[in-house]
Amino acid sequence: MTGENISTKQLLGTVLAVQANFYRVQMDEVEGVRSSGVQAFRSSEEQRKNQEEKNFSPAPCSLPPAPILLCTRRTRLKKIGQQVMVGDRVIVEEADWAGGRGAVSDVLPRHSQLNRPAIANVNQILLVFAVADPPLEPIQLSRFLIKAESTGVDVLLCLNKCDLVSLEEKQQISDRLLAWGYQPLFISVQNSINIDQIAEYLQDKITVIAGPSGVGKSSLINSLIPDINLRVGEVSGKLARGRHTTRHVELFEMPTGGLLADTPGFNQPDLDCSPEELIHYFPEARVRLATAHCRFSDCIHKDEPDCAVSGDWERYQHYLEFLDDALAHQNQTNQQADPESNLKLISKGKGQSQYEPKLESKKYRRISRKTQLQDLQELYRESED
Ligand SMILES: Nc1nc2c(ncn2[C@@H]2O[C@H](COP(=O)(O)OP(=O)(O)OP(=O)(O)O)[C@@H](O)[C@H]2O)c(=O)[nH]1
Ligand SMILES: [Zn+2]
Repeated sequence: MTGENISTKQLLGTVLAVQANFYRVQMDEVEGVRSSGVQAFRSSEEQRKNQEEKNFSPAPCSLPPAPILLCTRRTRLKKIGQQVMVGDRVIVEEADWAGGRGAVSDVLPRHSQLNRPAIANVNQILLVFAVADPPLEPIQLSRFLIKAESTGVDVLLCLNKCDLVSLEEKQQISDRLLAWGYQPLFISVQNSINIDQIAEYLQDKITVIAGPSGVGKSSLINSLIPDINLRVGEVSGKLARGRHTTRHVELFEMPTGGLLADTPGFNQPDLDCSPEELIHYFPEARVRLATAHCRFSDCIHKDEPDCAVSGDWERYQHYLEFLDDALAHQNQTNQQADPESNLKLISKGKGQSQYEPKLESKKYRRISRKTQLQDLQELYRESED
């Protein structure tokens, strides 16, 4: 990463979208006139500190959008192989404010980088689920949470459609999720409940929104950014969105400050983490591991003796299920790395692993439902293209 010498006169901005060989860059404040990008609308350091303390932050208000320049990338960056990503903080030269053009000359170091969607400097993932319609499926929620935790960025959980359940039901859900280590924010896009609070959480941050289909993500984005024009509840709109965004990632500016990216077509996240790291994506297990140790240093917390993790906590069953996925994924990766081998490495726990012969031919392997479903989805997508 380059960009060590940033002079105060240099123009900085945030890449909102990459279109062919152009970069749409939201520019920071210039000479106290123009508003800034990620750190939008901060006039002083004092204000910044105040707003970081969420409890005392002022209610967000609408502000004029920051200027956007359509930029090329300097040849020097191409030569050194410096990629420019959505979310990147960049130095812009030759700003032509009237013509709306400029050139990206450097990229500042990234503090985070997501791969799917490919966005740099993401501060948090806003995970949206519904309390009902579609029903809240604990294992699905768990899977999304694990996927989100595995990115290393902060996770914010919000539960939409709270208009559909009673206070008691909300309390039950809340208690249950607290035991998982999460404090959900209940919202209703339909009844405008707690939408301002979401806007506050998103202020001055780069947030990626994720969640299963039908929970109200488009509705939420529409209410946060009224002019975004997403088509809510339209089948054609959803398909267009789904296909569109696998190739195209974009950050949208919130009128109250902050940038938001959508992740359509992200219904069943793949858990591709290693079996060893999986446990660390469960906050309730992290607490256990902070106070006790397993007997084996490479314990995978399955059926090893003296394991600090295994036991009586609700999501332990989820852990075991995801562990099987992670082990299967690891085997697959190992086999790909050594396709000639007719042995595969099986983890036996207790710090042991063992080679077993691979099955001779595909006919012995039952096609999993998941694979079948994926095949169907592929076919469906192809027929749509
Ligand atoms: N009762 C209730 N319904 C809501 C609420 N928010 C959204 N809906 C409805 O839920 C349905 C799905 O909303 P969408 O915004 O399309 O959901 P989505 O998460 O974007 O779905 P995908 O596009 O499939 O990813 C729509 O019919 C919305 O009108 C809410 O707060 N309460
Ligand atoms: Zn253990």
